[in-house]
Amino acid sequence: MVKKIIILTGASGTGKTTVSHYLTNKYDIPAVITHTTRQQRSGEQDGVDYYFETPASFQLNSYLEQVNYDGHFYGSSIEGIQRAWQKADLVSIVLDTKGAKTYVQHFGQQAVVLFLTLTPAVLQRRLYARGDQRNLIQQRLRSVEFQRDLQVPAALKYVAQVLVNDDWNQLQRQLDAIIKRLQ
Ligand SMILES: Nc1ncnc2c1ncn2[C@@H]1O[C@H](COP(=O)(O)OP(=O)(O)OP(=O)(O)O)[C@@H](O)[C@H]1O
Ligand SMILES: Nc1nc2c(ncn2[C@@H]2O[C@H](COP(=O)(O)O)[C@@H](O)[C@H]2O)c(=O)[nH]1
Repeated sequence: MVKKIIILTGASGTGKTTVSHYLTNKYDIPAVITHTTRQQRSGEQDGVDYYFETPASFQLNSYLEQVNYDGHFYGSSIEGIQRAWQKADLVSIVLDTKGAKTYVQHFGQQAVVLFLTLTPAVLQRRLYARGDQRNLIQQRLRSVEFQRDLQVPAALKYVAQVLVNDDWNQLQRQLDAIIKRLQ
């Protein structure tokens, strides 16, 4: 089978990580672990959810792409993708839309882009319910990156499948159909 990578993209809080966990738990689709300098959230584990880095240690890795999102660095390495592809031909990664564009340029047809979206008021409620610090949520909601990622970028318009995550059961059915086509 040709190796493929599912790119889960969209604004913060739209459910990218939730979908990534679902794909791993139900379909054994490994997630590529990326690097970040942001503060660890409660419940997150180093080496599982992210490789948590200091600004100095972040610079020591070599990245396929890296971005600054809401004042913190995030990056994904080729080694990380290769590690996931050693486990399975179909893997997933969670990226902002800037990273998603880079992946489409780099991987072409191997990249399957899923853009997640939902009703804005519900999105805000979910971010607060996730338990992050209120000041950090407010800062994130105001960030240019968050605002940018609410819409599908022009470069991904004809590439990305748009999935609405207002209702988990409905989204799950759509994901199941997508995975059936890919496997
Ligand atoms: N369909 C759903 N119904 C109810 N809650 C949901 C649904 N999908 C996700 N959530 C919840 O919404 C919150 C945000 O989801 P998640 O962390 O997966 O988003 P994300 O896009 O990965 O965010 P970020 O980019 O900030 O990491 C989580 O608390 C998650 O449990
Ligand atoms: N371009 C990249 N984007 C990434 C990477 N790892 C995560 N992300 C995206 O950053 C924001 C913020 O994430 P959060 O965990 O702090 O909420 C979100 O959109 C992620 O999808 C990466 O390596 N490259």
